[in-house]
Amino acid sequence: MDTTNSATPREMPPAKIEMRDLNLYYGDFHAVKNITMKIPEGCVTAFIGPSGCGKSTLLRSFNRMQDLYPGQRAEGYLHMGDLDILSRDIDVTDLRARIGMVFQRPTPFPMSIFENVAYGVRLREKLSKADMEERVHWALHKAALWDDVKDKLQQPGTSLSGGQQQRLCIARGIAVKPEVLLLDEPCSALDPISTARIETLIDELKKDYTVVIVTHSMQQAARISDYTAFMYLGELVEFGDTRTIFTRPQQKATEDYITGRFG
Ligand SMILES: Nc1ncnc2c1ncn2[C@@H]1O[C@H](COP(=O)(O)OP(=O)(O)OP(=O)(O)O)[C@@H](O)[C@H]1O
Repeated sequence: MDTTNSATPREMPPAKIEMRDLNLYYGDFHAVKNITMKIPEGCVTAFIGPSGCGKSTLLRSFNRMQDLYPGQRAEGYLHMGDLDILSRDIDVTDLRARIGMVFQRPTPFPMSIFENVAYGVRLREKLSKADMEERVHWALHKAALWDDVKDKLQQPGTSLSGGQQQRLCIARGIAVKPEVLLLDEPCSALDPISTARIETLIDELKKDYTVVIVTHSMQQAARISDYTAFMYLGELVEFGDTRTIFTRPQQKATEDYITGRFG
C-alpha cells in the first residue's frame, strides 16, 4: 500500500516524535507495519481507522507500554529528539513522565482527588508542601477541573462523574509536566457535554504540549486535530493536515473511510 504524506515537510512544524519503518508485533502477529512518519510538535495529531487497524498499539509504543505485555515487541526507529525510545538503555519511567498517557476509561487511583494528581509528581520530584499544592492546583486549573473540585480535594477521585474523572486523569498526566500527551480514545466513555469539555481542553493543551489522540470519531478528529493519520490493517495509508485529509484525501481507502463507504 502506498503511503502518501500529503503535508509537505515545509508546512509542518518540526517533528516531536519520528518513526522510520516501525513494526510492532504481538508474538508472531504483525500488528503495525513499516510506519514512517513524523508527529509534529505543538499540534494535535489524530489517528483514525477501523477497529483493529493498530491505532492503540502504535500509540502505546510511544511510551513503551508494550514492555508491560510479554510477547509484544517493537522493531525499527522511534525517536523523540535524541532519545531512542526503543533503546534498552533508557529509563522507561522517565520516558513515561516525558510522554504521558490518558486511557479510554477514566482510571482514577483509589485515593483523594488531591493525591491522584500529586502521586506521580511525588515519585519524581521532592517538592515542599506549598510547592506540591501549587502544582496540584495548577494541573487542576489546566485540566479545567478546578471549579468542580476546589472545595473537595480530599474526597475520593472515584466520587467524581465520568467526565470529571477523565479530566482528573488529564490533570494527573500533565502534573508531571510531560512534553507529549497520548490520549487513547479519551471520550469514548463520556456523554456529549463531557466530550465537548475534553475537546476544548485538548485545544488548550496544544499550546504547551504535543498531543496525539486515537479516536473512533471522525467528527472528533476533524474538530480537534491539526494533522490526521488514517491507518488500515496495520499500515499507515495516508497522513496529512486534517483539512486536506477530510476534503481532498489522496487515497481511495481514506476517502471511502471518511465518507462511510468502507467495507
Ligand atoms: N494483547 C494483544 N495480543 C494479541 N493481539 C492483540 C493484542 N492487542 C491487540 N491485538 C491485535 O492487534 C491488532 C491491532 O489492535 P489495536 O488495539 O491496536 O487496534 P485499534 O485500531 O486500536 O482498534 P480499536 O479501534 O478497536 O481500539 C488487532 O488485530 C488486535 O486484535
